[in-house]
Amino acid sequence: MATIAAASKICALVPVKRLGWAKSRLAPHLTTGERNCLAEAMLRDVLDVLSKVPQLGGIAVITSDTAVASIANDYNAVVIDDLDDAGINNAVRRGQRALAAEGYAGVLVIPGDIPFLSAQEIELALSALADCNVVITPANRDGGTNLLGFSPPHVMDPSFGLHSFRRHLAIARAMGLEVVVLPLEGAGHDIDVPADLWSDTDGPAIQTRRLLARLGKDVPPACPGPTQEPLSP
Ligand SMILES: Nc1nc2c(ncn2[C@@H]2O[C@H](COP(=O)(O)OP(=O)(O)OP(=O)(O)O)[C@@H](O)[C@H]2O)c(=O)[nH]1
Ligand SMILES: O=C(O)[C@H](O)COP(=O)(O)O
Repeated sequence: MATIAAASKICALVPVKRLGWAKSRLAPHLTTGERNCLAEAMLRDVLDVLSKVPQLGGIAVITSDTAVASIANDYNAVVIDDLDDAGINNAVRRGQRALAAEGYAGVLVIPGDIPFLSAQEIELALSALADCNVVITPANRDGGTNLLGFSPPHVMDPSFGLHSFRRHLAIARAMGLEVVVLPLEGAGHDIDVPADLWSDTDGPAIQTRRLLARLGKDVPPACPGPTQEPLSP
């Protein structure tokens, strides 16, 4: 891992699995090459936004993919080696430990597949995290978690996976932590299933929009989205 200047600040932590394995749920709709390009475009959009938030103390990408590491370098992000690729929770725990050791006051976990997030939304999440232990931004549509802030960095273990929003909230409350639920339209839009490709959201997502337009996937068809999950547990 490259050296991170110790700072009493919040560091963004972006977990990214190997591009060749990315977005398997889009396999019925996109070729492996298209999924690879989409994962890269989304990651570039996320890192571009993060690099425009001066309040962030740093940006770290945890990955085992050298191509992802090279993209991270384009945005001056530090790369943490994901030694075993054992899933997002394992990667985030490893990142939390590394960033705690660097002296960061907190960590904001940002998946690489939320290209519609905006700098203003990250600023809101950072402000919220200044006054609590855990910030959770639910996914707009599938009950998942799209931003997860921790202060201090290892105050709680991540529990990403099906219906993770309710679970993260329940774990934090059971631990007696101060939690803020922060719904955000752009950051709440991840791209997991084909319907996510066709639903639009305000937010820059410049590389993602360009790629989807090139692939001819940017026209919203009459397609129902995934089942809506209520926000409260
Ligand atoms: N470093 C690291 N990141 C991961 C791992 N698994 C998932 N991620 C990242 O976590 C974020 C959310 O991942 P998922 O939605 O579970 O996976 P995905 O590749 O985006 O999509 P699916 O293959 O369809 O599940 C993405 O940025 C992934 O690249 C892992 O084992 N290691
Ligand atoms: O907990 C979650 O929301 C997922 O495991 C990680 O994000 P996804 O919605 O991109 O799969």
